[in-house]
Amino acid sequence: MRMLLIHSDYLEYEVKDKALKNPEPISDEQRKGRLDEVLAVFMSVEKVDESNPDEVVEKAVKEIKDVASQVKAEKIFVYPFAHLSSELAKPDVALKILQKIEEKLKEEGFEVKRAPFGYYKAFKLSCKGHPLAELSRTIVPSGEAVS
Ligand SMILES: C[C@@H](O)[C@H](N)C(=O)N[C@H]1[C@@H](O)[C@H](n2cnc3c(N)ncnc32)O[C@@H]1CO
Repeated sequence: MRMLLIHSDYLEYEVKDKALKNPEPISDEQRKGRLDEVLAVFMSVEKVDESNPDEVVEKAVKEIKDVASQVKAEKIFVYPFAHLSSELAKPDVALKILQKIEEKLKEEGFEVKRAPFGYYKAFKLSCKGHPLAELSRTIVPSGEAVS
C-alpha cells in the first residue's frame, strides 16, 4: 500500500462520474464531503497487499495514528486514490481494506470520513505547508518485498 498524507486546513470532494463499472453504492449525502483541520490520507491499495489484508490494515492504522499524533490531527480523511502505484489491488479487496482502516480509526477515537470508492471526484485541498505537512509511507505485508 502507498499512502500520501497531507495535513490540511480542509479537504472537500464532489463525486462526478463512475470510474468503475460497479462503484461503491453511495447515498446522495455521500456525493459531497468536507472536513476541516484534517489529515488527508490518499491511499493506493496494491496487489502485494492481497496476501495479508489484515496485516496491511493494522500497519496502515499504526502509521496514520503516528503521523496524526505528530501533527496533532484529530480528524482523518481516508481517500481512495489509484494513482500512487502501478500495481493496484483488485477493487473488491481494496475497498474492504479501506473500509477496515476507516472502522479501526473510528475505534481509536478519530473523526473519520472516507471518500467514495470507484468514482471520478473533484476535490479541493489546502495543505498547511509546515515541515510534516506532506509525508508518504509504503506498507507491505511481512515477508513481501517493497517494489
Ligand atoms: C479516478 C480518480 O479521480 C479517483 N481519485 C480514484 O482514484 N478513483 C479510484 C478509486 O476510488 C478506486 N480504486 C480502484 N482500485 C483501487 C485501489 N487499488 N486502491 C485505491 N483505490 C482504488 O476506483 C477508482 C478507479 O480506479
